[in-house]
Amino acid sequence: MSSPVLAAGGGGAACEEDANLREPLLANGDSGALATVVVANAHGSGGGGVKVKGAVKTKDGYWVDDVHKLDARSSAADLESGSERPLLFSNKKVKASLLYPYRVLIVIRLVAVFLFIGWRIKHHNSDVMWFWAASVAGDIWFAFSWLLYQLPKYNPIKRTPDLAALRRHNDDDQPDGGSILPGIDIVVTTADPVSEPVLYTMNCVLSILAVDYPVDRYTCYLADDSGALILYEALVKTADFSALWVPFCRKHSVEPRAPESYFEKEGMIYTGRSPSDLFVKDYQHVRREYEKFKVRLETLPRIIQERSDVYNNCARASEPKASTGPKEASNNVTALNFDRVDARLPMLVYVSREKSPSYEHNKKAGALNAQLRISALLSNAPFFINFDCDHYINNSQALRAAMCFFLDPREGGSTAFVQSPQRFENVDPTDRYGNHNRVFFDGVMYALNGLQGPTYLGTGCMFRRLALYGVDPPRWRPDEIMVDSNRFGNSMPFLNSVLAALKQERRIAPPEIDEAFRAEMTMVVSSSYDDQGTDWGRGTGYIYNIATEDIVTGYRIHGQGWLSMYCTMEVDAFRGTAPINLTERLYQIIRWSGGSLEVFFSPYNPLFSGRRLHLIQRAVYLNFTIYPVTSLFILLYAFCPAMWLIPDEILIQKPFTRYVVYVTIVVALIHIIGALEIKWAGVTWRDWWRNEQFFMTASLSAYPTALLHMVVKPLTGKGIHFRVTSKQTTAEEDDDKYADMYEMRWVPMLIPVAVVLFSNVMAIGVAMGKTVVYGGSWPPERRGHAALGLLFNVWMMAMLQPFALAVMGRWSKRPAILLVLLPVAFVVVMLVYICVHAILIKFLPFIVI
Ligand SMILES: O=c1ccn([C@@H]2O[C@H](COP(=O)(O)OP(=O)(O)O[C@H]3O[C@H](CO)[C@@H](O)[C@H](O)[C@H]3O)[C@@H](O)[C@H]2O)c(=O)[nH]1
Ligand SMILES: [Mn+2]
Repeated sequence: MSSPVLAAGGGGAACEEDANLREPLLANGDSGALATVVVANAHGSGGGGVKVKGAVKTKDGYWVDDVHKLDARSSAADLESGSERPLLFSNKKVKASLLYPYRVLIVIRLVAVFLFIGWRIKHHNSDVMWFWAASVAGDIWFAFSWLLYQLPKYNPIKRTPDLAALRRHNDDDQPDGGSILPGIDIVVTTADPVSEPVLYTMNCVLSILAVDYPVDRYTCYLADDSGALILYEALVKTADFSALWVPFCRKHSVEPRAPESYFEKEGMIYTGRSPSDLFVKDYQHVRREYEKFKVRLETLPRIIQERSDVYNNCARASEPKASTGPKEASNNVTALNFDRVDARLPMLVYVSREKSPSYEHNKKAGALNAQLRISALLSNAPFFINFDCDHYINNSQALRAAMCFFLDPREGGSTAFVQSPQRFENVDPTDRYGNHNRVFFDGVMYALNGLQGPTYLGTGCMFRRLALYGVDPPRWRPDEIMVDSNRFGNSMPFLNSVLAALKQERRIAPPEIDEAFRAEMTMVVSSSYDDQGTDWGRGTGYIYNIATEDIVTGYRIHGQGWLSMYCTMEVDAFRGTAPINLTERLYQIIRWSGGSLEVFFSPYNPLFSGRRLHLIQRAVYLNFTIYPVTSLFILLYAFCPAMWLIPDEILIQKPFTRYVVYVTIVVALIHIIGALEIKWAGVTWRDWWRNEQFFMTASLSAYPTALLHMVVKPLTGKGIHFRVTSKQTTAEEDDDKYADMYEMRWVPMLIPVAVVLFSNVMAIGVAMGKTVVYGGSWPPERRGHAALGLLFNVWMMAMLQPFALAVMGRWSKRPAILLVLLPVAFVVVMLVYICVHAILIKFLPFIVI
């Protein structure tokens, strides 16, 4: 089935915009004129006390302006005189007083690691030589992958869009009062109305419809990969509700513009300028209407079911009487005064593509390529951005922010995509499973920003359409570009649209939709279109057959020499949900790490492809594709504590004390470097620590599983499965918002991590027992070794704390229980050991434990 339908047209009277209504939330701008007024939580009782919050404080303490990054061509004086295109973003680099010590420490650690490995190889002396050899190989691997990880961080860059400048030059300056901002095609992907709740998908759509961007310059597409009637009907209801929601947002400068998140806020955040009592009236009306809208969405499954039943029952009878459900009153828009508000809506399109058993539909990448093609026929905007359905626009200026980078005179023309960080809002306050991933989103991404640019992260990333098509950046672009059907497929209108896109033209009005056009659209969205010997999924569009279509697609684009930019805003541009259930989270990690390995064994291997890739950027991509291998050596070390269960003392490396000193230095340096890194990245110690902990848990579960998948792939021929991350929570029947976090499903990949946890508990108990039984007779040296060994056990336990909590299920609501539970377990094991020992000594003295 494929049925592109225009659900809501961009029409409506163009009201003259009130200048006052055009300045919402300039968090990154310089307007400063708006105070944020928080109307105390009203819940229908009218606005109480009015508090005025001060301006938002920036957290940029460790960053300074980077003057070198400014192009001499466009000095500030030029800009003011208007003789040059304006600069639309500023660059910051890390303060010298932080950056230099950071670099020095990295060099120190590099030296320490070399000395350590040299020392180990020289002293090849161990109780178990194979183990020694394996662990030396492990240390060399750790050193190599650390280098790949650390090297790119020598010069992080932070960029701040200048929204006010963009507005001045693209909206306000125009003689006819219109805007000259380029067009954007926006796509929301969804694949399953059950595991991806319809309400959140519709909130995403609403946040797009209400975004602050000229309505006639963007189009919103819903890519429904499930082909579910419910999503189509929900979208129609959403279009209806948006006629109220969107002008309301514009009138009162409401933020965020996803109603679910907006109404969840404690107070009514109000930044508009009409008197607050008028606002309260409007707010209450819209809130009531939103509640009704939600009820309508909730009853959809039942209504559709009933309607189908009626239809099926009547199908045999002569006249089917399908019900469309109760007739609803519409939003009652007229209840509000939108006199001086722009009430127009952008074009909204529902697309569902044909899937058939005889064609591979290529999951998300296939869905996005289909959207690229159909949007080319309908609107052909030069820019394209996609959202996962569980993400939404949190800052109405977000699209403008991304545009600052594309329209900047310095490197704008060579910029292929602008990625924003992924931020999540359903994560528990302690972020038990490291869902926020701040070390990655803020540490690694700022680092890449100083190189060729951040990687594409799958959602909230705005592309230049041409870069997605596989066209080279202007510097290397030939004069004549081949637009042929071998590459793009057989649709003539589509081929023409590519030529138009090359000239960066945009058709503002959607074309006449007749039968022929409908047939063309049906053809370009179907999966069979890709299959006819075209380049889609390889050199054109999003890449197929790799579970992390995002990383690899970004890789191909960087390899052609394009740049990318990382766009951060004071108020998060976008927000989404993350899996807070450990099993779901680990499945996601399998997909990511398995996808990474797939890239390594594909034509996109960063060692051999991507000819215009910056050298260090190449190191980053190499690291991205091989990091799961590290888990093999971590597994090896993680089973060390089990040695306590053996009667003899086994030393992995002799002299042991010297070895431990070395290990301690090398590990401590990582944390000292981390302490400086979290400062410039602006993340907390907890973020850092959670990241370490989660890496350990994944290294003992998801990463080895992904490796196993890769090993059996040549046999089974199956890649890593794109299993849609379940967003459904059990929270609805439960008062606890984080109920889902306590529901861990036992799956085979959890076996190694469970065994390591269990053997650590046993080992510590046995170690205590041995100390009681033999401790007195041990020479001091051995006692020292024992103490160091125990330290390692304790560290391992600390790393596995989140997993231990997951095992505890609901009991983990009070994590302190672990502090009681564990010592009790140790003592029990110790007592058992002492008893068994005593019994054996008495009756079977030849068995030593
Ligand atoms: O056949 C499919 C499968 C998935 N999707 C969509 O893909 C998106 C991402 O899927 P999800 O299960 O939510 O994956 P996550 O693990 O949350 O996604 C992360 O990882 C993916 C790569 O593995 C990236 O594409 C995502 O952007 C990134 O947020 C969702 O909108 C899905 O509806 C489709 O459209 N068609
Ligand atoms: Mn997701």
